[in-house]
Amino acid sequence: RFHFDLKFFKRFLKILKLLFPRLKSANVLLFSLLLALVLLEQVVIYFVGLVPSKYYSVLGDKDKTAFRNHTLYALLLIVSIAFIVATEKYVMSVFHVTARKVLTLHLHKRYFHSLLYYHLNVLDDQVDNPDQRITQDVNKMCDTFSQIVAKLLVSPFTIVYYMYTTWEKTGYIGPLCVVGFFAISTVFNKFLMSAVVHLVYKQEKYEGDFRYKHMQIRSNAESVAFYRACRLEEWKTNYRLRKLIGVQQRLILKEYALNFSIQMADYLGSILSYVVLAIPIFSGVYDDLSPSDLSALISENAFVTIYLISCFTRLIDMSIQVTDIAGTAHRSVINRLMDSCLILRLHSSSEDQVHRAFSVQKLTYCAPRPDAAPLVQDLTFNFSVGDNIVITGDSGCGKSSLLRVVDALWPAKQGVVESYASHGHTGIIFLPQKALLTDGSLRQQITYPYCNQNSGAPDDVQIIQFLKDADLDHLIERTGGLDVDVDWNWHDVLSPGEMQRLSFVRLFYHAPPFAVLDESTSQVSIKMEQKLYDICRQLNITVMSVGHRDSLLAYHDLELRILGEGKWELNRLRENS
Ligand SMILES: Nc1ncnc2c1ncn2[C@@H]1O[C@H](COP(=O)(O)OP(=O)(O)OP(=O)(O)O)[C@@H](O)[C@H]1O
Repeated sequence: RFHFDLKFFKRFLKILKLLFPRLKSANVLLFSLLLALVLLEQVVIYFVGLVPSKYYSVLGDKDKTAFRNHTLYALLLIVSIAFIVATEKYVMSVFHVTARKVLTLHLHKRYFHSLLYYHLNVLDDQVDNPDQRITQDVNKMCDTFSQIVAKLLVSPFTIVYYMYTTWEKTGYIGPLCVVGFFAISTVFNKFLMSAVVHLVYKQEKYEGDFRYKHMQIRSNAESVAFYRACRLEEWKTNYRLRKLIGVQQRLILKEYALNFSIQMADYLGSILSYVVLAIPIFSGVYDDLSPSDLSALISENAFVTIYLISCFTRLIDMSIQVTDIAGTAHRSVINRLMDSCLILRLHSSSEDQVHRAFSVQKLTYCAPRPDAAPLVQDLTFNFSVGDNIVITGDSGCGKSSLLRVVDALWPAKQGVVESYASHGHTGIIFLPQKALLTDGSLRQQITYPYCNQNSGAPDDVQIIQFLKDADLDHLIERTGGLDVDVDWNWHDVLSPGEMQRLSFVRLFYHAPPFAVLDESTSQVSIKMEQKLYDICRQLNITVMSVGHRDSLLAYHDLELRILGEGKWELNRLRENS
């Protein structure tokens, strides 16, 4: 549900500005060509519409030569209209694809260049299926836009012209009847349509939920198999399917009534032209015409009136489609992507850049729920070079949440986080709790999240050494080489411990001054854990770790213990290394 408010128009203008950035841009030229084709189509349609009426008169007069000439003329018109419509459709498709590219690239920029993807997917429960909005809705919107906008611009002129022509042939009664008929059928259809529109929206949401459930099974196939949870998963998947089918069935029923009304309007419209012409014929206005001229007039009038009605009907159809576009553009995801100018920004400053990653002062934070109690209150500490910190505490006490707050993924309730280190090899790198692997070659796993090697990055000999240190050199053989683009889902073919070790190889490769490790060694042996932390020290990486194992204390200088109910304590384990 939305309103055509000022904000909507501003947003729509923004979309237009993206699509038509300059007067001489390719899209403006394309659109002008489309407009010209639609205009031409209207002109040719007028002449095509008059072809049957001329046949009535030619055949009525049994005029052979006129018949032959008229047939040639009709063929020429048919070739022209076929050519114009095909070209128009082609230009529309090109415009659709170009518009989709421009808009989606713009949305991607918002989505990926800020932390909006995180917000929309993790924190914002108002937003349903952001992926579907970006991948499908934009496409639908551009498709509709390309199909109707030029026609919509031309339609007022067409309507005025055909109103005038109808008035010429039937007097005021013709246009009046058409407008009256149109008004009644529109009000009636609109009433039936409002229920349909609501259900269409619901159907799309359930469609997305159903697809997401299947995606969940696909991504967690192994875990589901170990649990032998097939029956429950089948039930859950069927539950979503039933919800979707339920809405589809209700939609079909509502569409039944709507279709009945639309068909009635269409067929009534087709006899309306004769009813309208009957009035001047019976009142003797056309008494001086021969029978063949009269049938030609009836045919001509039928075309003009029916076309006028269809112009109105199309206008209504198009206005519904415009509502659709507006609805899509207004949907929370698209709208947030269009409006957002990054809510989160790190406090970065160049001073102290290498010496300190961040400084936390009187920080209070809680989980992002309206009713959530503070996890930690008034926390103050610095993460500086040489001060390796381990964060401990019971499960769910807020350890990972602290990392989210200091990395600005979650807002703080009170206090300040001053961040001095940028993300990357010159600043800080986070190894999240769930090891993240990407698609592509082994090298791409290691250099992630950068595609290109920076100057001074380790060479292949060093990379292989890091892999050996992490007992992962067998991967080179398995993949066929560092650069072989294997078509693997890396999460499915490596063990959790291997994924964690590969994440450390990535960390060694980038060797940033600071690293935050969220339970990054929970799946590897104590011996391997020691080896990995030793290499971090050799590479001068100051770490902040989250973990449950006591063995971790040995590699850190400070322990930040989160005690629950907002309390915490910071203990020095040993003097600064
Ligand atoms: N996206 C979220 N929305 C709302 N609440 C969340 C969200 N993520 C985590 N929480 C809640 O915040 C609290 C702290 O979670 P956090 O992940 O920080 O725990 P943790 O101390 O790291 O636990 P563990 O040792 O089990 O990893 C938990 O109660 C958790 O349920």
